[in-house]
Amino acid sequence: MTTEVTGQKMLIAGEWKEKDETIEVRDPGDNSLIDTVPAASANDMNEAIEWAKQEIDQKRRLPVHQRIEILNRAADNVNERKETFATIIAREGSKTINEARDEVDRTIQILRISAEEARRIQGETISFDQVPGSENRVGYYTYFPVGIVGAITAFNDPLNLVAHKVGPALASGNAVVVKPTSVTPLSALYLGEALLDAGLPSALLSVVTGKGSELGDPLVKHPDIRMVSFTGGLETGEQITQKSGVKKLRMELGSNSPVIVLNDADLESAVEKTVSGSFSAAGQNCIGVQRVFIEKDVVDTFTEQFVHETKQLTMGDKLSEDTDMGPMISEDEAKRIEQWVNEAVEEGAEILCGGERQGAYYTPTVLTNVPKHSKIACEEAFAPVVSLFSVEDLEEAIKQANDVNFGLQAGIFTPNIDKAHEAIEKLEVGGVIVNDSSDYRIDAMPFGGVKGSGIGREGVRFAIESMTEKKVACFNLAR
Ligand SMILES: NC(=O)C1=CN([C@@H]2O[C@H](COP(=O)(O)OP(=O)(O)OC[C@H]3O[C@@H](n4cnc5c(N)ncnc54)[C@H](O)[C@@H]3O)[C@@H](O)[C@H]2O)C=CC1
Ligand SMILES: O=C(O)[C@H](O)CS(=O)(=O)O
Repeated sequence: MTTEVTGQKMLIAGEWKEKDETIEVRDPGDNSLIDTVPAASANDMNEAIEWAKQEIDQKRRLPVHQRIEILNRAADNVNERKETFATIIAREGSKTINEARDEVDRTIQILRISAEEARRIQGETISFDQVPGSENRVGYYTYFPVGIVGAITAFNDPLNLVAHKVGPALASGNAVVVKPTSVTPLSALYLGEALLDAGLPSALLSVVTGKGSELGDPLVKHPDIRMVSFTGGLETGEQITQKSGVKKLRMELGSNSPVIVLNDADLESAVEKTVSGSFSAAGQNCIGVQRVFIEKDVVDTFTEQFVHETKQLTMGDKLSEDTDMGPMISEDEAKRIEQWVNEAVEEGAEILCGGERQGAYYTPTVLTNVPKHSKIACEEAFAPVVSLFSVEDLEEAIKQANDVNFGLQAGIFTPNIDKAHEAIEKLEVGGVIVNDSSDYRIDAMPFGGVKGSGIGREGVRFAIESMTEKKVACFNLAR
């Protein structure tokens, strides 16, 4: 049996609810209306939190075997509805159908990894007798869930970003209230349906749809939300930190990811992987390649091959299997990046290919001679635009790579293990990928950044760590 979700409804307090006021969900490719979702109010958000609170207060946590069963069944449900999920992702967001299918596969994995990690949430014994006077004490620590996790997600992976919060939250015994972005809310609602159909008690998950701060504020400020797990831009992340008060915060924020190509790199592989990392999801990917630093002896060959490969990419209908790149998330976003590129050109940059906009579509764009201070070099572009820089050596590449207020992931191409190690040590990022671009991730690895890229780590096991607290039990033995 399936519960019903056809848009127009959100999941609150165990019910699919409608509202008179709605938000339109449009396909950014042709602006066609896909569906509407309720524009929830602060009262709706409070209702969702209070409903979860009643359950949490009962202290009847789901036994681990039930969490495992539910998460695995939810993974089965997503798998059975794979094509529906992929089509929703492709239509409401920027991804092509092929990219959307990959995202669904990853969500299935995240749910299954969450089920596995649920059985591994273990404490350990403590040697109290290491302190004089505590010889007659024994004890241990265990992990307990924080209570209710508030999850706020961005548009670029409308399903996966939600799964990365909901899977670990449920695996560790929490309730979770999700506020997906109002731009791509449908994937999150369908995931809610897959979880309820898997037997999840309704108090443990609400998916509340509405506008940014209008709905974000009542969520992050609520005293019963014990942790805010946020994925989105740096500016929004900063606002949330200021408003949320004393509670746990996890922040997956933006980036401006660098890739370094050394003289001894396998250039064919470096070009292929870096082009893919620059333009997947139309460049709207927090670990997407934005800057490439190339050692000067190979810069001409690399540039020529890179531009050649970029020109092979087909842009167009997201639902066609032959399309490599879809539109940006909105025409406004495409206009923003057009302006940033024009600004860079006025400052001396040169467009090697691309640089054209039609509606929300912006052609895959490669820049060179970009001044280091220009916006496109320093800030997060979040667009299909990549800048190539010639560098003297690894030292200069690392210095320039670090010279931004972001640090999520970086890539380096070289067969030289010493140079790779030097990059791993000196790059200010949460992950260094050797012989691949910055755009590599599996869902079981720790994922997150430094500086303006965030606080803490996701990746199922690491998200679980952040969504739990340790509790000590200490017995004073009468002997
Ligand atoms: N580090 C990571 O893992 C990832 C980071 N991102 C980042 O997300 C950004 C793009 O996504 P957008 O959806 O445009 O980001 P955004 O920051 O505009 O919105 C993200 C979410 O925050 C909500 N929101 C907006 N204002 C709020 C407020 N005042 N209080 C609470 N919630 C609020 C939005 O409705 C949405 O759900 C990029 O900067 C990208 O790098 C995206 C995916 C992964
Ligand atoms: O963080 C992002 O923008 C993406 O989530 C990276 S990935 O998880 O799709 O690789």
